[in-house]
Parts: sequence; C-alpha cells; structure tokens
Amino acid sequence: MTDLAEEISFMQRALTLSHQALPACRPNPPVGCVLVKDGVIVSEGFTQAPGCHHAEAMALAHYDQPLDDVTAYVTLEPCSFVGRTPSCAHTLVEKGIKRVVVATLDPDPRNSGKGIDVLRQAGIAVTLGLCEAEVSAFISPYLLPNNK
Ligand SMILES: Nc1c(N[C@@H]2O[C@H](COP(=O)(O)O)[C@@H](O)[C@H]2O)[nH]c(=O)[nH]c1=O
Repeated sequence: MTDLAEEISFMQRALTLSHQALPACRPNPPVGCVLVKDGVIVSEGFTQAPGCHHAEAMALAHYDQPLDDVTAYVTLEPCSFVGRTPSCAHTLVEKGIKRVVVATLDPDPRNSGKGIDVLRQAGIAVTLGLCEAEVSAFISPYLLPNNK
C-alpha cells in the first residue's frame, strides 16, 4: 500500500509537470499526470497544444505495458467527453487502469464530476482531493469560468 507521503510526492510531480504545459496548451488548462507501478513513476505527461495529447494521453502513449497494477495521479479530473481529443476517462477505463488519484474537479460543464463518474461506474478506484489546495492555486485561473 502506498503511504500518504508517497502519494503526495506523486501528485506534486504531476503538478510540476503541469507547469511545462504552459503556454502551448492554451486555451486548455495545464494538467500533469504520472503513472505509478510498485511505488515507481513509470510514465509522465502534461497537456499538449489544443488538439494534441491531454496529460493522461501523453503519459499513456509513453507506456505500453498492462495497466492493471498502475495508478494514475492527475491534477485535473479526466475529461469524460470527446472534444478536440478523445475522452481521457474512457481511455483510462478501456486500458484497464487500476486506480486514479485526482487533485481537483474540472468545472467545464461537459465534465464537472462526469469524469469521476465514468471511472467509478467502471469499477475503478478513485481518490479525489489529494493536494487540492496546492493544485487549485495553480490551475484555477485556467479553468472555466476564470479561463478567458
Ligand atoms: N487539459 C486537459 C483537460 N482539459 C479539459 O478538456 C477540455 C478541452 O478538451 P479538448 O477540446 O478535447 O482538448 C478543457 O476545457 C478541460 O475541460 N482534461 C484532461 O483530462 N486532461 C488535460 O490534460
């Protein structure tokens, strides 16, 4: 079992990665993601330019092993909808991720809790709110309705 200090360090790495998304990701919010297996980060991603990989998709693209023992730490709720890119929540389900840890919800009305629902309804363990204050302080200006 991963202890809390380790979990926080993984989310903080995802937050650090999310800084690299700017400015190319705009107007999308800057998101970071790490994949962890057996207590070790095995892949990383951050939001690319609009129409290109979201953070989760980038991390998944760089890891071609089974995901049944992998936890994803992602700074923003995975998207439940198909926009300019496929749905990250559905992709995580299809690829068989074991667990997803999310820092903060996505207020985009197309998402707004639906990404969490997609994961939970598929039987995936979801932890919501890890490092929420720290992540929100960075990402909030880029989320709807603050995102101009
Ligand atoms: N950047 C980002 C997300 N951003 C969400 O996706 C929306 C844009 O979707 P799209 O048009 O497909 O690029 C954006 O308004 C926000 O709700 N979601 C994620 O799972 N991961 C990411 O890295």
